[in-house]
Amino acid sequence: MTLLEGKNLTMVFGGLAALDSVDISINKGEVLSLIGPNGAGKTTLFNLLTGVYSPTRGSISFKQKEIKNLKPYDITKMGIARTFQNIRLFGEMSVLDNVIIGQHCRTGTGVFGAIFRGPATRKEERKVRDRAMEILNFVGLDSEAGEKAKNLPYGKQRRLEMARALATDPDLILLDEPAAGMNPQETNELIGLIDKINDMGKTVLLIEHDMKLVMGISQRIMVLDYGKKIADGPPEKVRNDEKVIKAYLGDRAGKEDRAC
Ligand SMILES: Nc1ncnc2c1ncn2[C@@H]1O[C@H](COP(=O)(O)OP(=O)(O)OP(=O)(O)O)[C@@H](O)[C@H]1O
Repeated sequence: MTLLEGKNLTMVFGGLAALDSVDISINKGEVLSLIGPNGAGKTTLFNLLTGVYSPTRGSISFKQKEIKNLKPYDITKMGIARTFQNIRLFGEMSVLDNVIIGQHCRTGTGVFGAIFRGPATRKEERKVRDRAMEILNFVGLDSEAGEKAKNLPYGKQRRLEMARALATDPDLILLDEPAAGMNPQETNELIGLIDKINDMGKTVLLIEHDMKLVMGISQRIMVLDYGKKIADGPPEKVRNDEKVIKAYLGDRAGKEDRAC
């Protein structure tokens, strides 16, 4: 079953098409990786799917509803969560509070209730806190719940970003370079975590440059180059695709700005 479908997606910035007529379809329950050299349009595609930009042309449907003109908050509420290439945590806040904030779009109590804290609010707060602890436990950060987010080592900060995304209770989770800056052990742990997230029924779309990770966990890989889709299929097929090899070999021929 198709969970998300983007058709003819085009995004033009000042005359340059960062994305050019790209179709993307994501099936419920799959792990799909989006790869391509630097500047290929991967993050732009994430930004379209999460409402950061509205596409210049094209349409995006999620659970059969058009979402291309919705704001990021409303898209999150519909069930799409994301993490960022550059970690965006509230560094001065505790690990637990970072996850609690992630649940904001699912909680019923408004600002008024939060100030006057009646019994209903207190009950809701307990529920939110318990749920946040469950999520921290799931990603393996429960023992760090009271730490300031900025004091966590890098790999754990990335896990916390994933915990915060999970706190919005998404059907689809978008991970932007989750293994960036991780050592091999952290990357292996990350592979285990993404598998676990997928096993609990979440659909995963990730941008990643670490080919070992991509080949190891993806059911399907989509490749962008200069804003166009050049391949889409199972890992074995994509790995041997001539256009893909050429796009990546081009890097080794000296185009350092397009490293993968
Ligand atoms: N807000 C913007 N304004 C102008 N140009 C932009 C903007 N965002 C992206 N671009 C341009 O669009 C193209 C695609 O960028 P994008 O960040 O989507 O690529 P990417 O595949 O995610 O690259 P990387 O792997 O380096 O993150 C690039 O040429 C980039 O300079």
